[in-house]
Amino acid sequence: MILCAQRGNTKTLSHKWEFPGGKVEQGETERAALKREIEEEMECHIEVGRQVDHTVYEYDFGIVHLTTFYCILIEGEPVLTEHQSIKWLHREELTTLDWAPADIPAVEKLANG
Ligand SMILES: Nc1nc2c([nH]c(=O)n2[C@H]2C[C@H](O)[C@@H](COP(=O)(O)OP(=O)(O)OP(=O)(O)O)O2)c(=O)[nH]1
Repeated sequence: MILCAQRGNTKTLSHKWEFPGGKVEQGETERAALKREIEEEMECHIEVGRQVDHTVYEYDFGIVHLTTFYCILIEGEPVLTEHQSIKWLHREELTTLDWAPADIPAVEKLANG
């Protein structure tokens, strides 16, 4: 199943759903950034696997370069800290959520297997 997270109402893209993650810091690989963000934000440990997709989306607040990876939960359980809610969904259920626009291509790839 796939972990989906809903953004809070104090943020840009309020109430939109996204894949947990965050911004890559200087000198960091994308995979290391994802592992770090999940440890910080969800208080659990993951193994980052193969890339699902890469998209570039221009929002009114800026351009987001979004890379999405398959991950496996290896220790702990995701905890709700920064998000409004989190949900585990089967890939076929992903399209029922209101996703951030940058995520739509990745969601469609996952939904279509
Ligand atoms: N983590 C994550 N961010 C996403 C996704 N789709 C998408 O458009 N974004 C956007 C939201 C943010 O503008 C940016 C990620 O930055 P972030 O994780 O630090 O989010 P944030 O809102 O806390 O950052 P900020 O407002 O402080 O800039 O990418 C997604 O699936 N996952």
